[in-house]
Amino acid sequence: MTEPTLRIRGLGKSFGGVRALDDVDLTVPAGQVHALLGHNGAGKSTLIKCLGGAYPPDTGTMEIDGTVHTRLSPRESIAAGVAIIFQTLSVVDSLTVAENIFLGQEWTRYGTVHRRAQEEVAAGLLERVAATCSPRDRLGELSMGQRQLVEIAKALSRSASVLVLDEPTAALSGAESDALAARVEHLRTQGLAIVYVTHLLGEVERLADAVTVLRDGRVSHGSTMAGRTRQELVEAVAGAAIAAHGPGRRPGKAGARSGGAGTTAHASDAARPPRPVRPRPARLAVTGLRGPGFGPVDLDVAEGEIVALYGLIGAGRTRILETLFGRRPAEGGTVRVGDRAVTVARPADALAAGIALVPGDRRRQGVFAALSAQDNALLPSVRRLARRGVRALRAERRVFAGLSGAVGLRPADPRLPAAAFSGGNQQKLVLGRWINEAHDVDVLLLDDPTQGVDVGARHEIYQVVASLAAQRGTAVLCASSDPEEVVALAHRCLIVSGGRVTGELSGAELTETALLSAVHEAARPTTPAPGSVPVSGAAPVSGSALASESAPPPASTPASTTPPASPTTPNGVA
Ligand SMILES: Nc1ncnc2c1ncn2[C@@H]1O[C@H](COP(=O)(O)OP(=O)(O)OP(=O)(O)O)[C@@H](O)[C@H]1O
Repeated sequence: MTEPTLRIRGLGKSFGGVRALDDVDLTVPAGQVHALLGHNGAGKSTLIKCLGGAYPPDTGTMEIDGTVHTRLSPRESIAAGVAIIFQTLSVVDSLTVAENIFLGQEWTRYGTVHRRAQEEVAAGLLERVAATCSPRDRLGELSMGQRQLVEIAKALSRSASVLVLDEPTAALSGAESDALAARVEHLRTQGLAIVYVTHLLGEVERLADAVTVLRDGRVSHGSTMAGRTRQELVEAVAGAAIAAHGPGRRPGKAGARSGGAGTTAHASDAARPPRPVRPRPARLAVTGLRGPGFGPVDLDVAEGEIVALYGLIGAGRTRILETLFGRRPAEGGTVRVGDRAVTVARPADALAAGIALVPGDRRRQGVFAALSAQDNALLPSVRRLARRGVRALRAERRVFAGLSGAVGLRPADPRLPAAAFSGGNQQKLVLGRWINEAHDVDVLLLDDPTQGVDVGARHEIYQVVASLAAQRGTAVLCASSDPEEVVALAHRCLIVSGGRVTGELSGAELTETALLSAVHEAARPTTPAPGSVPVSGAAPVSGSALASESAPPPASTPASTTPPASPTTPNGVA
């Protein structure tokens, strides 16, 4: 029998008192796609960082192509044949594709870089990964999917035999995810041993030959994929409690795929919010909202209603949310919260008007690495919780305990600095912070609320959002690129394409299949989406007026200088 390309044995790694990896074994033969799963903080990143030379393991060995290593430097890892494609790509935007591929291993002739030879070889490598870009394109001008393929081409140029992909579809559109899946299948046939880290079980079902699940640093499950059901995978990752009322129970789910983005195991119908009886008064009414690259957009969200904005990456979902929150300038439109017309020129105006946003890029936009988990989560409420100017630590601890339970933070240790949490748990810290704040807001805007979050915690988060809507009447507008999430969470879904709302699905029509065909149809300009109701001609929300052509003040304009908003004047939504 041939030796496996990668054999990890007894790998252990601790950070202070945290046992991130404990006696982990992982074997990947050539030509296998091996999915590495686990809840947030399970140890996946630590494992691949040991393999990539970022961390020295405390115990165990890593055998690559027959050579046994107890630790590796980053250089030794590359030389041994390991290529890791992290979510944050290591390519340089200002360089060309060929320059990126040969960065650090330039071909020289007479002391200068031999560009033409590099470009010729790069062209061959790009063809191998089916990238459509040219060796002379600048990286900064390429889509995320093409940049990722360049990084894989770079790995191939270094004769990698082990390819590690860390949540590779997290920032890709559906079509790009499909293309990547095809590339992974192709690279498998070329004999690479591929470790595929993901939270998306649909991707595992589609691509993986074998699966290893980590739980709290230990291997909890390892097997070939043959005959594995969705239910078994969910149980292995999240535990039987979630799985019992989770994804596998939903009829007709297992085979569903999201245009390549992969389906996520999701909360069940039990987690789905009870439908508010419509009509209810609109908590949020938006008319003619326009901004750079999107609009005009009309939408309304009733009290206690959860409305999803579903579309491919780049469709304009995030721009709409960020404009409503004052992060981006609007070019026109009116916004009403309840019966008030509001003027939003900056986030402080939005918060004052009762609108909060949980941003999508939470790790970059909201984590203070050196502060404790508790300070990170309670940042906006510390003053409110204080008594006579003195921090009420017991009250803070109590609020933190509730909040960390609600988002499934691991470890739920209030004193640990945020930097010591896994990526997904850092996301949960910020999500918890804003959900905690949302008790006081009328309108909650959520941008990709569970991206990077594990199966079990997704379920918890959906329930928290559902109960905010049901119990406090919060109007929730949630951008998502995950059809399972939309079906699990939303009462109603607006399809967003090319910066406009092109359709609407609700009730029995709101299924993953309908969502997928709606976005794909919407991408074709002339054909209406089947099963979706065109809303472009929808009646304007009562009480609001169409925007005038005059532009609002820029985002930096002080609120006092913005024109007063009224139902008949353009709104300074910035
Ligand atoms: N540099 C560090 N210092 C202290 N603790 C750390 C460090 N890196 C990771 N940990 C801890 O090790 C454990 C495993 O984290 P790791 O990042 O490997 O998880 P993960 O499975 O990749 O999670 P995610 O899905 O959220 O990315 C967690 O408890 C984390 O808090």
